[in-house]
Amino acid sequence: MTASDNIQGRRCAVLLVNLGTPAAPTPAAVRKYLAEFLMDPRVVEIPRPVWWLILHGIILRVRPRKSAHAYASIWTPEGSPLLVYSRKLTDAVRRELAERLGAEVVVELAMRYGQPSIAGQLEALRAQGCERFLVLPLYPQYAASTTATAFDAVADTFKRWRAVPELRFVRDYHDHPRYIAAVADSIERHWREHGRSGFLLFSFHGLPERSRELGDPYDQHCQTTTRLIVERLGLQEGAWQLVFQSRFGPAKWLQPYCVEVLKELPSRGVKAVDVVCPGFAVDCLETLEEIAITNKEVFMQAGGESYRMIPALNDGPEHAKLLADIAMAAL
Ligand SMILES: C=CC1=C(C)c2cc3[nH]c(cc4nc(cc5[nH]c(cc1n2)c(C)c5CCC(=O)O)C(CCC(=O)O)=C4C)c(C)c3C=C
Ligand SMILES: [Fe+2]
Ligand SMILES: [Fe+2]
Repeated sequence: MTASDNIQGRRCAVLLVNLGTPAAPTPAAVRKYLAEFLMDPRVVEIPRPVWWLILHGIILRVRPRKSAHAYASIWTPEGSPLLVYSRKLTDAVRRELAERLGAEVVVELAMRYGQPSIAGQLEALRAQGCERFLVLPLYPQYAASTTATAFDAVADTFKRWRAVPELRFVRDYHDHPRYIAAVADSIERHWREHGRSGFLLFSFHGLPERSRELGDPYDQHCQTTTRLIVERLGLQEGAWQLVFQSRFGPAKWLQPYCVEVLKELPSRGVKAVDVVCPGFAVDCLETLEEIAITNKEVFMQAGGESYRMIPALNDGPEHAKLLADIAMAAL
């Protein structure tokens, strides 16, 4: 990329993509968000007519109120943490790339559900004259329900364009050395500042067991990420465990379940834990509410004495450097 971020004469843009979040912590806004999210056939793989009836007949009558309450407990004056951190991270990546290249670089953020949408952002970048795109979903581990659906949204947008642009798509970065180092360093920094519990729980967002059977490498990616961080930190067997959180619905999901492990840890003699969530690029409902509030209560009620969540990489300098490395390599 030279003076005005051109490669081979073509103007480049980097589009970071995250999941999306409700526009407000209210039942109406959460219902709108969940209706879009949970109707995505990449997310819930149940035949549409049946699923539509379950979603609109049951889930969207109950869940929005419950989830809105959870969102309200973590909402900030600037908005939903997922969006606020993702925006700050985007700004940090833009600054990092500009510094490396000595020129302005187009770096924008899109959300798979809600706003700013992938289609809207791609259209705006095209209007600015961008002809070469790097789409970088903020999911270190690959799952069809997150990464592939971001790709679908990009492809759906290009279907409406006569001139399809050049496209690079980052599929995953679960074992990228700089990602592993960034997470490991964030854990060590947390231990230096707050003390070390002696037991580290690695909690990743869950996924239906069926997605694994159908071929998602997600759980393998989570295992590899965890093993690499464990090796880098030099943790002993028995001083850490990998779990999956945020189970949704009655089906079997990847195991062990985070809450079940937290309930039994005190009886195994583990009364102090640190929890890290390497799969979440930025803090959001699933870390700030589920891990830091709800699951903490579960652990304390089961006899736990100390429980700390280690923040996500968020908009920290190491995160911006990691994503800039990935962007440079892909462009
Ligand atoms: C069938 C349901 C779901 C699948 C499959 C799923 C996979 C999945 N999700 C993330 C990351 C995030 N999920 C978040 C929230 C969230 N996830 C689901 C359901 C599934 N996720 C729901 C219903 C919700 C909404 C909140 C609620 O009502 O409980 C979030 C946080 C969003 C926010 O606004 O902060 C993230 C991030 C991954 C990585 C993943 C597959 C690996
Ligand atoms: Fe989710
Ligand atoms: Fe959750």
